[in-house]
Amino acid sequence: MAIEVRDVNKSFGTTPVLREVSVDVASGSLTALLGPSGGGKSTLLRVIAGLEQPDTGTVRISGVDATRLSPQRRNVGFVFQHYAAFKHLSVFRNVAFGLEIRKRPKDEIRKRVMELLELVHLEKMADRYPSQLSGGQRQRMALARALAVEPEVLLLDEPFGALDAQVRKELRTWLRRLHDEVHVTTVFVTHDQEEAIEVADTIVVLANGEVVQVGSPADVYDNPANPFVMRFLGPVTEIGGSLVRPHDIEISVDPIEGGTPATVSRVVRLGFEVRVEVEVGGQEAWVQVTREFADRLGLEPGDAVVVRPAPGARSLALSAV
Ligand SMILES: Nc1ncnc2c1ncn2[C@@H]1O[C@H](COP(=O)(O)OP(=O)(O)OP(=O)(O)O)[C@@H](O)[C@H]1O
Repeated sequence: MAIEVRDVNKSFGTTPVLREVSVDVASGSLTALLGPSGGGKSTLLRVIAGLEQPDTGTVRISGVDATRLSPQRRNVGFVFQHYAAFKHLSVFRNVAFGLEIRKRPKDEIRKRVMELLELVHLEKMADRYPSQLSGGQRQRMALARALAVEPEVLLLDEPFGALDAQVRKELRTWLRRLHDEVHVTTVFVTHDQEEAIEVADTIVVLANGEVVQVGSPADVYDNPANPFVMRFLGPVTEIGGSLVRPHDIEISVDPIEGGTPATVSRVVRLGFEVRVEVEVGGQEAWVQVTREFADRLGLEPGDAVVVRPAPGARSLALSAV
């Protein structure tokens, strides 16, 4: 294991922020800490980095008890949402910084920095200053700088959080590819479930300072531990006292076994997908179908239909909570 967090508790004043948190991060993995705002993600990342001390519990990095080590001695690299670059230094010198203070030979520094700039696709920007880069380019520079000193672990706190949606999407794909090339154990914080699902091999869901579930994106999406995780990971709707994914509901104008009568209240076309809103048992629910399917059924508000969870659909009974 690259990182082993055991029974970590952390309070700020009298407010517990991490409660009995234990997490294993496999060497070479790309792990997302995912959860709602205030759930403790950043605090956990800072505890791993050594920027916060846990009240109780331990952090091991590459088998070494790092709980009391300073951040500098943990061999971790980090990148934050608002990365503070050295404004008066070129991109090249920003990336070279950690190597220069380690007094590495000039040739070696030059070679390594140029390799890294190529890796993050900034080789043509080496002589620019941070103010001459876009937000996305600055975050890529920050990653190159964090990687320069060959950390055992890379910690990213909402690295793309401050960027617009389009750039965020591009950088997600880019981060995944970068990780496939470099394989450095990486933990990143996000509150965006799509980002976690798309980028990570493992998702740790954190809410109210507790680890709620750990698994692959498919695991957490398909087998959520509880209704909270199910709601957080993707769209849900409620039929017959159960929480179901809207694409896991069958809708028909003819009777189907186990179907519940419902009335179409609205049909919303969202490109390829169509969202059919229905009233079922006095409650609003919705069903996600393809455009082609919706056209075939020709659904209109007021139509009588039947709905049921598709055979094999994942559902969680709400009464059990
Ligand atoms: N230095 C601090 N002093 C006091 N309270 C803090 C401190 N840092 C964090 N907190 C509190 O701890 C809780 C968890 O914060 P944390 O930043 O870890 O959550 P998060 O899941 O990363 O949320 P976000 O996505 O909003 O950053 C919050 O209620 C926050 O206000």
